[in-house]
Amino acid sequence: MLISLVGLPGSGKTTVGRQLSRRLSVPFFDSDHVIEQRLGCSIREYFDREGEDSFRDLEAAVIAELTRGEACVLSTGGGAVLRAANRTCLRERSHVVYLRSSPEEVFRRLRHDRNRPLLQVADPLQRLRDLFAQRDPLYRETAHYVIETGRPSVSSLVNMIMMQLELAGVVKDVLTPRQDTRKT
Ligand SMILES: Nc1ncnc2c1ncn2[C@@H]1O[C@H](COP(=O)(O)OP(=O)(O)OP(=O)(O)O)[C@@H](O)[C@H]1O
Ligand SMILES: O=C(O)C1=C[C@@H](O)[C@@H](O)[C@H](O)C1
Ligand SMILES: [Mg+2]
Repeated sequence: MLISLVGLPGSGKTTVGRQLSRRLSVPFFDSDHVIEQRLGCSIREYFDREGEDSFRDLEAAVIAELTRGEACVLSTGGGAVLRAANRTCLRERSHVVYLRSSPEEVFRRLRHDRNRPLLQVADPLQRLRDLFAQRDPLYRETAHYVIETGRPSVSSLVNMIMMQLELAGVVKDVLTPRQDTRKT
């Protein structure tokens, strides 16, 4: 069982993905982190030095590799869906969850962040609105499930994803023994 998470930068893919992997007892991978480990530098530095195209090549190779492997939760970079090959690969080889956040919500979370290269611009909120307009259709096209991230906490989002996966028959017995009083 391979679960991947897609969504805007700051939608919670890494945070939610890590907790989800614990709930499912499977390894967690974040394509951004795998790329940074291989490069030995931050994505931001690499972007500045080599440009976005070169980064996207690396990202596509890492996604192809990770989706060929064992069961895991895979959090993807916010721009992974830009390439058709990544969209196909993710959709065919994994159960894809779109963490759908509004640009305003992401802006509130990330306004002090300096590590997301695409947001280091004069008007990051406008940039997020542009990214959303361009990418929301691509995230939807890639995803099997759409989870709105508006109000819920990270653990509520994990519960919502687990319920969706159970409804779809991907996982069984989502309720923990303590919660599932029917069995006691
Ligand atoms: N549901 C949530 N409620 C409150 N804060 C959240 C929620 N989800 C994520 N966050 C916070 O928002 C910030 C961004 O989250 P995270 O790094 O997981 O996003 P991401 O989707 O992995 O971003 P990127 O695509 O840039 O890697 C973190 O500080 C995280 O703690
Ligand atoms: O939204 C994007 O295009 C990106 C998001 C990050 O996760 C990184 O993958 C990188 O900074 C590019
Ligand atoms: Mg992340």
